[in-house]
Amino acid sequence: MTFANISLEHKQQALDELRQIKQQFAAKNWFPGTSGNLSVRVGEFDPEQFYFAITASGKDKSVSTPEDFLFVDKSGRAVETTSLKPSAETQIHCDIYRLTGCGAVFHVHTVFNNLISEWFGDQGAVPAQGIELIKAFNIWEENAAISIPVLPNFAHIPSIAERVEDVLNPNVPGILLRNHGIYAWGQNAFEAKKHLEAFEFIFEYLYRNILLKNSAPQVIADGRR
Ligand SMILES: CSC[C@@H](O)[C@@H](O)C(=O)COP(=O)(O)O
Ligand SMILES: [Zn+2]
Repeated sequence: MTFANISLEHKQQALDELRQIKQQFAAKNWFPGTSGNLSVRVGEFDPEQFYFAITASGKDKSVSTPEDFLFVDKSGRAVETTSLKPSAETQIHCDIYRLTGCGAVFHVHTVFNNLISEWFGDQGAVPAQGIELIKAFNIWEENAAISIPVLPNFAHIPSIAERVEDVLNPNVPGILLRNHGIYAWGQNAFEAKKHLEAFEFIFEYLYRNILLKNSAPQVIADGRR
């Protein structure tokens, strides 16, 4: 399969999905300071060759312009003539597609994902158990426990990308970068969005739970319950 073999309709559909999801995430303030990047694969997955549309680097992702996305190949190289630069973190998208065969990869920086990645960073993973939203990862057992990997945040992106394979958990479609943000993925844009929203719910839950547990004895001791 070459890029030219993929139908224009299919390519347009990927761009429409990315545009819509970008607007929805921007409304949640999930792209502060131009952070974050999104991609959706086009055409069949073949580990030897695949293509995806990705956000251009450094753009204000809260606005919509005709120059927000470009198509790249499995190595992250633009496949059409363009002045746009793919996301600085394209290599991480490439490796997640290559290793999982997924259909969409979304990356956002939020205060909750940053704080939780830092809190559990030394452990190398965030433990979560018994939270209903774990079912969004297609894990249905009662009181299920999951472990969300945390990678160190190197300035050199290839150093992050090369570690993805080591920490990838086949049951958990996400990886945190410490004090940076999260990568979440799914079979398609709908599923990647569902997974990302579930991760963010879990991070906020854990953050508030840690605060609650740490403040409760003090409140009780003060007799102000
Ligand atoms: C401006 S802070 C965020 C960036 O350093 C980076 O982490 C990020 O998520 C966005 O980079 P981009 O190249 O626009 O895709
Ligand atoms: Zn980032």
